[in-house]
Amino acid sequence: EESVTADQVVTGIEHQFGVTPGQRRNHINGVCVAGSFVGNKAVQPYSMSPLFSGKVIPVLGRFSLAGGSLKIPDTAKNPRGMALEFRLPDGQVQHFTMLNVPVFGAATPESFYDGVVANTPDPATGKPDPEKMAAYKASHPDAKALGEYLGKNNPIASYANSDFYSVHTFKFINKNNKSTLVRWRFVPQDGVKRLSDEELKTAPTRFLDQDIMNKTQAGVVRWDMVLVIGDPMDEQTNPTIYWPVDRKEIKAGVLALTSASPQQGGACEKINFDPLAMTSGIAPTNDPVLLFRSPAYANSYAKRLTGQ
Ligand code: HEM
Repeated sequence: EESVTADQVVTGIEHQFGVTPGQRRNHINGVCVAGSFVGNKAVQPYSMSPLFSGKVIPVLGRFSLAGGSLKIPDTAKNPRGMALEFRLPDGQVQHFTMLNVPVFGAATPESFYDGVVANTPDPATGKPDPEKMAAYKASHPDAKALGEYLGKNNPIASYANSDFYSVHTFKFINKNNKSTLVRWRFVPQDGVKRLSDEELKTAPTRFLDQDIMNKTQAGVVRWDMVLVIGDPMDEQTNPTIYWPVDRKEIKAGVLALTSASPQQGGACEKINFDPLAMTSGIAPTNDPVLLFRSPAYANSYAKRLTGQ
């Protein structure tokens, strides 16, 4: 495994999906949302982040569909994203840029790049080469856990009925400088609902964006943030590995979304939801995928802001 650069990986994604000038190279389909978050003070023994002050914090967000082509349908068996920008006092921002799967499909940026290359259409056929895909699968066991999860869990019926996961492990740091390994998930108060195999066949190409616009117009759509407290020996740097199921969990807050609007010209369009935008009290681990995301998003952001 040769090491890869952000530019190489984003260029690889462009080869896989093509380029839509001015738009995101990945998670291109999406919708802007807004609302607020109230963190639970019970988290303060773990984190001094102003997120858990108990006060109402304005949130700007974006739901999205993984992949870099506008043609990918809402029924695609791939992850959905929820990106949140918490607008904290003093102009600070905290980002959570999550997926609706508990594990990722690559343990390193190199492995992610291998997946991009293997899934890039062959110019001769317009489709990825089945032999290359099989060879990638056989040589990348780190892709297995996500593949199994997506195989067992059909796409969601609505963004309002999806759970979303940190995927990576993060560090929460309290005011005594004590560090705790954590993961988290957002659980929809209206429950997780997936399309049945039958519904998958009949669902329209696009329904997710209009659905969340309708739901937020009709009422407030809420998620509970559930914080998972890790043991010091739990997996830190590999986002493809599940934690044991019996870890302590705390209700960390409630996200309430009150509006949604198309991304074109919307408040989320020109945001770079860099997952490393953090405030005191929350810090990254040395997960190489998490650390790589920051330069990769900056690369895509710079291109799309300049109309490329
Ligand atoms: C090596 C691994 C990864 C690479 C190279 C990568 C690359 C990208 C790129 C280039 C974008 C578009 C950024 C922009 O133009 O603003 C993007 C968006 C996104 N990625 Fe990743 N990504 C990776 C892993 C992940 C992981 C692990 C997660 C979640 C745990 C994730 C969640 C998202 C989400 C939710 C968005 C959409 C953000 C928005 O709404 O603006 N990605 N990714």
